[in-house]
Amino acid sequence: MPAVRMLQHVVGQLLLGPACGCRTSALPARSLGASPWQIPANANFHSASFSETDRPRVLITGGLGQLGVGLANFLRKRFGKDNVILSDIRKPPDHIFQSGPCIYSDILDYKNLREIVVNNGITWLFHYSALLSAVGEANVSLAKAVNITGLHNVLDVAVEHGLRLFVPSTIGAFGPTSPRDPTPDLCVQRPRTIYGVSKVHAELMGEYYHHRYGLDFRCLRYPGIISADSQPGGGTTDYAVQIFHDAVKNGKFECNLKPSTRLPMMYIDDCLRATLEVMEAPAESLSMRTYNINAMSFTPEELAQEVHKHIPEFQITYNVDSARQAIADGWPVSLDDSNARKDWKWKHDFDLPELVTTMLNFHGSDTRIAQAN
Ligand SMILES: NC(=O)C1=CN([C@@H]2O[C@H](COP(=O)(O)OP(=O)(O)OC[C@H]3O[C@@H](n4cnc5c(N)ncnc54)[C@H](O)[C@@H]3O)[C@@H](O)[C@H]2O)C=CC1
Ligand SMILES: CC(=O)[C@H](N)C(=O)O
Repeated sequence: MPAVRMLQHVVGQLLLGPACGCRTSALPARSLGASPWQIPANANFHSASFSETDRPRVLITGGLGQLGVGLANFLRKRFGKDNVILSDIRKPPDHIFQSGPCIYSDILDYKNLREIVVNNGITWLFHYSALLSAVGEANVSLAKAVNITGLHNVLDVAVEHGLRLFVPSTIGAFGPTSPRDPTPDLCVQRPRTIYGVSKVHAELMGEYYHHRYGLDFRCLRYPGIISADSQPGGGTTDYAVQIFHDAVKNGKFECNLKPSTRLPMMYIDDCLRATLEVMEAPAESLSMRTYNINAMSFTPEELAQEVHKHIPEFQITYNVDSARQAIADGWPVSLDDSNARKDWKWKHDFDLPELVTTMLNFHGSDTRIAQAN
């Protein structure tokens, strides 16, 4: 037996003990080969290793996309500015660079990722790097690399260093053969995009690492997220963000989905709060590791009608993108999130009217409801 494999075998055997019960705490081969000295004695359940009063040291991957900067701001209010590190392969604009720690990290570079975790004493990792549904279909090989190989790196680093790991999944993890209205947590998942396939893979790998190695993996299936101060990164639900920019700037919007396409959506404040709530939930309250979360569902037509109440001259036209429409047609209409509501008391705050008022206020529109309403 070659020396490295023999070492892995010996360390693996040492870690397999009767106290482990049905869990096996031997770590993945890469972890053992890389740093056997860092394997905690209580590798069964890593999250138990820091007390409730400790502030986590947080790393966000892919943090310069639509959601990451908002997440960093939110977590910094809770845990302190210097305890939350944003990372991405992109160069941050000045105001983000000035607002707190922000570093380069390519999730495809395993050693770089490990170095960041070690050097900064990271305890929680939010893994946001991904190629979304529409851009993923346009570049399948890059989506495979970032969404699958990158995830493997993150999982291995997380288990090796006992991190609590959050990976967002999506409504895109379901497909045309899933029940669509509402879509339960556990049902057929046969998505037809590389994005969806990679997210089902992430859900299953995270849950597997949880059961096999005790990784404290937590995952939410996000609806389409609507944010005011950040641009979406190439998804099918992007229209529901762009409509506000165009309504305020030009008074009109050309939508790339059909008027009747109903999809689950959520305002970013609800999304970020749900993310922190599930990360802070006591492990014993979680009956599962991947939860649906739901807020509202609407069609482009209904969204336009709501915008119209604030901007009476607003006009919407349709120029359907067949690739995006095909993706949307296979996605849920709404998610059944009763498990999240029961286990960790999830509750959304924003429905369609509050969403539209908030978005238009942010964009500086005069949001007086039209007299005619
Ligand atoms: N925005 C939404 O509506 C939804 C988002 N999600 C999930 O939430 C997460 C964040 O989403 P967004 O911020 O919208 O995505 P985004 O597409 O706006 O940002 C993704 C970021 O990943 C970075 N990235 C790409 N390759 C990388 C690499 N090799 N190493 C490190 N970073 C890399 C990109 O530079 C980008 O800043 C994703 O995992 C996405 O699947 C899930 C459902 C809905
Ligand atoms: C719902 C998502 O995951 C994302 N916004 C996309 O449309 O790809």
